[in-house]
Amino acid sequence: MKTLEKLFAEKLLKIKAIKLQPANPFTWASGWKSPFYCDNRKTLSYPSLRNFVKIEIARVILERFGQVDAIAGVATGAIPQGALVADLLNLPFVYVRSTPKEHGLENLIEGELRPGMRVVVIEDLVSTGGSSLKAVEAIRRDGCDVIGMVAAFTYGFAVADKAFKEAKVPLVTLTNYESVLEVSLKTGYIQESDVEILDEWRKSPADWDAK
Ligand SMILES: O=P(O)(O)OC[C@H]1O[C@H](OP(=O)(O)OP(=O)(O)O)[C@H](O)[C@@H]1O
Ligand SMILES: O=C(O)c1cc(=O)[nH]c(=O)[nH]1
Repeated sequence: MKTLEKLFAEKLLKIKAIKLQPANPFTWASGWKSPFYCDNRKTLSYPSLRNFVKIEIARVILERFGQVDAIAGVATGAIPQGALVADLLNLPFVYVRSTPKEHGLENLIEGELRPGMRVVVIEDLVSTGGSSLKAVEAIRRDGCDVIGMVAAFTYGFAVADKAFKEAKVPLVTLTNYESVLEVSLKTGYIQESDVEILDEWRKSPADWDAK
């Protein structure tokens, strides 16, 4: 039987959510340059895939986190998926902006949390983990207990693993870079020559730039 990681990797490849562009690198939220990009947002445009992601995230939450009082989505990527999951589980939903809104109520967290709530954070993708853990800090500042995070995809970088460990946030993901790479190669989505470039990038992702 296929693992969830491989199955979801296949689905991401099928909708071309994975992009490889070594000659024209992507700039990430962290400022890092990368030949690789995963656009999870595209899953929202495919109802059966959107449903798959929703059900799998909800299943992880039920299996791993016991009592949960609220779901939080990290803006903007995880707002829609987080709201779908919260709806399925019939739980309150909030989302956390990257910076406070500059007008109106100037909120960082939109929606309502009450101190003591046990919150699971939903993220679409983890690279350095910076965006995700900033959201965790904001929720903790509101007096809530962040009991874990579920993300659709992680690169599995050491810097992120360390940051999640230090922040004491258990992270569960539906798939990851290794699985996507393996399935990409097996299905001919990428070639061996691409893997050489990607391996070079993975050695030092914070400093990599197209040669
Ligand atoms: O782990 P990190 O290094 O913080 O990077 C991952 C973050 O980057 C992306 O968000 P982005 O800010 O690009 O935009 P979006 O969510 O608004 O699409 C993604 O959705 C994560 O939140
Ligand atoms: O780090 C990021 O900004 C990032 C990487 C990636 O592959 N996909 C994405 O949406 N954001």
